Amino acid sequence: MEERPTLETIRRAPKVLLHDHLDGGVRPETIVDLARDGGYTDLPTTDPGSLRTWFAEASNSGSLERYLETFSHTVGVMQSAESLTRVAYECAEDLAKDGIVYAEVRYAPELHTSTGLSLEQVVEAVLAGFAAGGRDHGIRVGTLVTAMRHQARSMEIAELAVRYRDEGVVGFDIAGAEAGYPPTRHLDAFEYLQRENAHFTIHAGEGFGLPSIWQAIQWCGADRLGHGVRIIDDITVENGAPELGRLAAYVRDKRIPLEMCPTSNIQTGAAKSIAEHPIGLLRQLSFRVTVNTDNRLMSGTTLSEEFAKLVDAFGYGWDDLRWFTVNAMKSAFIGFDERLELINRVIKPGYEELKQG
Ligand SMILES: O=c1[nH]cnc2c1ncn2[C@H]1C[C@H](O)[C@@H](CO)O1
Ligand SMILES: [Zn+2]
Repeated sequence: MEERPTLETIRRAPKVLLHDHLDGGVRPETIVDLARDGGYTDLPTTDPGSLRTWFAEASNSGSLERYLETFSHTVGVMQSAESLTRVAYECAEDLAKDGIVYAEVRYAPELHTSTGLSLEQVVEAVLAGFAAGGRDHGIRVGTLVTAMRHQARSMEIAELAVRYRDEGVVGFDIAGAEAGYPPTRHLDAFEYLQRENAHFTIHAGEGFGLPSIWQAIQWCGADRLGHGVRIIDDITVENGAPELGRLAAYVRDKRIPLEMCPTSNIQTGAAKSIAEHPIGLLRQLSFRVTVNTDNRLMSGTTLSEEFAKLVDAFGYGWDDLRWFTVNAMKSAFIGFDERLELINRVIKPGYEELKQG
């Protein structure tokens, strides 16, 4: 009889992470160090343990807008090339230690220029950290450059994504408060990326509902959806029989990947609890669901912990965890050959071994 996955065995499973923010996963010890070195004096506490607790508690507001306020402290200490390289290096190390074999980590270059770095310097500093961290710790990390949806710099950021596409930037994203900032505000950037054959995902269906998902896909041409949880609003279940509306059916038929982040969704109010998270139904209906962390610091989590919570809530076994992982690898923004190689050479044998016990 197959053993139920535990946190300890899940940590050993080869995993793939598509939705993780660089400024949402900084080690508290590093924040304290960088604040001291860079003269940042606004931290709520300089004790790393208390700071960890502070982030998790301050992020539990039930509102995306308030959740996002805590980022001022991580972004505040990531304003030099050295700090960006260090944070990226440590991110690669932390993800590798959690058993992640491939990750796409995103951040908004425009938030890291307040002491004079150019957008290019920001990108290069982050790429240097991931290159070194990836080499030292045996993980492949691609980056996504994010534009803030309430700002007007998406075209510049999209151009960065194209300019650095052969250096490790694998795609583009927009993030920030969703209500009031529809994806079509940035249509020119998305159209440019499509003409350049570049990849992008859009945070949609988290702080706002179906219109945001619809625009992201049908107007902007998103390859993936960041969260996309509210696609559930287009699914009705009557007498146990689920019925998909046209948008939900399109998302499923087209195999559009959903980058789901269970703990983060509870903190921002996009889902009530893990047990009631739409991921359960979406998995049953075979949407292309992937499991992600969003912000490891704010959510006090790791990818292994997200999986372990789902195992507890939905009784998932190794085949389910492998399915989520293969979905994520198939949906990554790197080339088909590389994805296939990781699936066949690393992921499938890794889960087979764990299944045997
Ligand atoms: O879950 C999120 N939704 C929308 N925006 C987010 C989320 N997590 C982080 N962000 C924002 C805050 C960060 O400063 C920015 C770039 O990583 O992206
Ligand atoms: Zn996010």
